[in-house]
Amino acid sequence: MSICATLYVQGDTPALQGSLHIPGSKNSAMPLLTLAALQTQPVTVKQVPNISDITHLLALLAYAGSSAVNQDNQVTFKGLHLETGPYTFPVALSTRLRGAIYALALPASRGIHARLESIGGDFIGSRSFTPHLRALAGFGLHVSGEGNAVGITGGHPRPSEFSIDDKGITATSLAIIVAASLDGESIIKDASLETECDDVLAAARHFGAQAERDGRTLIVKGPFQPTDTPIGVPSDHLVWGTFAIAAAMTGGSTSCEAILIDHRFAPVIEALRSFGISVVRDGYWLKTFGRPVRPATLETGMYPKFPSDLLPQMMALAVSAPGTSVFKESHYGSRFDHLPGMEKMGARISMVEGDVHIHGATPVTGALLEGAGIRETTALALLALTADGPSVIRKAASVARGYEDLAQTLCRMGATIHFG
Ligand SMILES: CC(=O)N[C@H]1[C@@H](OP(=O)(O)OP(=O)(O)OC[C@H]2O[C@@H](n3ccc(=O)[nH]c3=O)[C@H](O)[C@@H]2O)O[C@H](CO)[C@@H](O)[C@@H]1O
Ligand SMILES: C=C(OP(=O)(O)O)C(=O)O
Repeated sequence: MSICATLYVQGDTPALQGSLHIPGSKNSAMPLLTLAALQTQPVTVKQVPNISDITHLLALLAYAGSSAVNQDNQVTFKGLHLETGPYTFPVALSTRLRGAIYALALPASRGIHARLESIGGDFIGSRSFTPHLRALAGFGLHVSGEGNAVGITGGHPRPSEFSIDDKGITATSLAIIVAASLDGESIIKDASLETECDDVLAAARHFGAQAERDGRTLIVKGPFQPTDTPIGVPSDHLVWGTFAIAAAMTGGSTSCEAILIDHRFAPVIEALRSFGISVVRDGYWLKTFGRPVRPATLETGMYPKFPSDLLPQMMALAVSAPGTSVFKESHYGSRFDHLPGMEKMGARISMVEGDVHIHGATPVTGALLEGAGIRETTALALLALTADGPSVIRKAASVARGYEDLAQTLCRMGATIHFG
């Protein structure tokens, strides 16, 4: 996959309209692929998004002994063949994605020494690896962690009971995956409530383990049982939300198959409605239409709170909403790299006790901008669509980590935007 770094956005976009294809969720696909990679028999994962994080994770999993064929949104693993190690994963891969941490599940399941240097992902505040170390040490593995490096230095994995104290996705998912690979019952306390972790529990059951949630306590009993039934990745509520926001900012509409919409979409739907945007079920379709007609207040946090990964895009929406919208970024404390670019376009933003206040119904003009993380860059692109005149967003390659076809989909909906 070639990654072009500059995004060219023509402003003055007409009302965007489209029937949306919703790909599988990036943050669910990665732990599901890891569970599949641990199986000793061939297994297939369907609805895998065609994004760079998946390409890089598959390369890391192959490095640890689980190679796969990735074609047409379908990944078929050939069956795990772990060597005795130790594994030092290539930095050129690990530095590309936060999800690199999942590759450690393969050596961890057998107590093989392994090390990941420079784990990448978006640079957002102080993203800790402490819960990830607990996800490994909790099972009796000896671990080391400095900065963005995590290593397994010894020990033998065994079922266990421990507190992971996690509010993200990757540490809790890693713990579920390791627990499901072991013969016996593990109890993981203070686990994350993010919906992606429930997808991992469901996938662990698919692969023959027992895996249940009782609030923030997870009970997982391995080992796996062989199955050749394919497993699918649930639809990405963040991708759907992004296109619904783009349509609303231009007074347009979207539709998608309602069957794809499950509980994880609920906080996003609620947020769109709080701006006065219509989200309605019409037979087999879920439709969105209308411009934002009032300001809203949103706070991020673990499900069922609003997902941090859609807050920057919602901030772009607020620029076109009348009144002052208030955003509290409680998960990361701050995730505001897109705000200088939004201000450069003319958005009126003030910080009040750590909250972002966006004073909306403000006309914006095209500008030369710099991207940052996946969602921050996307937020700038959305705002640029509504600007008077064209914008150029440099350093926009991160978009390809999380969106299969952001520019192509927006073009199909009526925008003029392309990578170059
Ligand atoms: C690959 C993947 O799945 N990435 C998602 C995952 O990241 P991931 O699971 O890696 O979680 P984070 O990086 O957000 O947090 C990791 C841990 O550090 C803690 N923490 C985080 C930030 C901070 O400023 N201080 C702090 O202590 C968190 O509570 C968590 O326990 O979950 C996040 C929250 O849903 C999402 O935004 C990311 O898109
Ligand atoms: C922050 C994100 O991803 P990552 O954790 O992989 O950097 C994201 O998907 O918005």
